[in-house]
Amino acid sequence: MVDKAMSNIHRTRFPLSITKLLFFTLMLLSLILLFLFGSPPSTAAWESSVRQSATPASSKALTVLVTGAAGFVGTHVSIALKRRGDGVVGIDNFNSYYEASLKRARSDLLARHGVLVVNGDINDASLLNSLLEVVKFSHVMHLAAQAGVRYAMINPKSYVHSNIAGLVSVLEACKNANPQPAIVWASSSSVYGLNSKVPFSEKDRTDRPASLYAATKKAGEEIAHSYNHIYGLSITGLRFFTVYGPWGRPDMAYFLFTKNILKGKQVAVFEGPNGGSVARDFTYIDDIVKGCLGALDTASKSTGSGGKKNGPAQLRVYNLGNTSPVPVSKLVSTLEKLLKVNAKKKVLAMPSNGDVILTHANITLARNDLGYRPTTDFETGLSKFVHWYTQYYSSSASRANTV
Ligand SMILES: O=C(O)[C@H]1O[C@H](OP(=O)(O)OP(=O)(O)OC[C@H]2O[C@@H](n3ccc(=O)[nH]c3=O)[C@H](O)[C@@H]2O)[C@H](O)[C@@H](O)[C@H]1O
Repeated sequence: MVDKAMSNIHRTRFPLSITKLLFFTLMLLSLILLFLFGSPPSTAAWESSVRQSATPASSKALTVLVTGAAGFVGTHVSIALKRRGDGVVGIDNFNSYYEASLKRARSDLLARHGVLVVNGDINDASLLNSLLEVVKFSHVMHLAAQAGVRYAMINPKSYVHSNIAGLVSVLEACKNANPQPAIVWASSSSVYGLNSKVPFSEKDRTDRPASLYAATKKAGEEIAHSYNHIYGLSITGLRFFTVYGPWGRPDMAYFLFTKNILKGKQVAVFEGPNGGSVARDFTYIDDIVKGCLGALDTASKSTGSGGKKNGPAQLRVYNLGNTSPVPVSKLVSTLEKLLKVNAKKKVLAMPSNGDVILTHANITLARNDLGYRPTTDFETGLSKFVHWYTQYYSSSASRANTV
């Protein structure tokens, strides 16, 4: 009986100890794997990678925090700064307004250039404060925004979140920093709204926005005024005119048309009243980058400290355009020529969803103060975009399916 009982015990205990052994082995393995690949970086490691990315090549170089660094303009500006020896740290929330894979690819490109992009939102005050504590940034290039004129009717709150609350969050962090950085930020040609006097000059009216997007950018300019007035922040707003080029934004017409023409899909070409053309002062990304660097290089220091103003500070706003508007019909015919494919065009009356008929920049002020001189004509710029587009989307079949 005892023997039988013992053998029963052995029969039941043996599988139990195997299970326990397996369980503990798996636990140990998971811990090792977590330690090797999945452990969150320690604060010290994070700070050290931020500092490394922010280290300039010389003591005279700038140290710039770029918001929206994985965005179109943010990527190009960050690379240009890094290339000339400035220290650069990026921040981006990698939101899903358009394909996140493109933002990841831009971020990988930045990493190859030695620029760290912190994954975070500009509305995260404690993250911004930490970044400004870890590094004494000389400048903040604020490019994070909810872009797109027509999408504002679909998701209006995202514009308030990024372009108003987000801007205030950045300015709050900068106002509290010691020393306060100088700020250069992206406004928009859309602030001219219903202004019909061309070319658009910085002196023209900007109190009749045609879209919520434009209204949030105009509000941003007024918010900038108040932070400059109260806290002594040096602030420069740049009114970008329909920026295009490699690594661009898939929601924009030149990008969307390229995709649709190649796929044999219809493109909607908007026209103005009485069949008139709709035109944009399309501006090539490399020219915009030069304007951004010019604005950073000529920005005066902020005057405040400890959240208090110690004297008047610089407050500027500039048009960054190309000065030669191109009709949307010309955009389509140029793409047809470059892609060697006829577009399936559908001409539609411009919907009343925030669009304006014409944009045209007067750039005298930017030329005089920033040395801004755009040099890329539309066909050259568009052919560079098409070259990039075909390379980028042919390098991976899976990418093509996600466009
Ligand atoms: O300068 C700016 O501040 C803004 O520039 C850009 O806005 P827009 O100039 O409106 O560019 P984009 O959408 O490419 O439309 C281009 C043209 O194609 C026409 N258009 C558009 C779509 C379409 O299906 N058909 C069409 O004819 C359309 O009517 C327009 O005439 C940025 O997106 C915006 O974030 C902001 O930065």
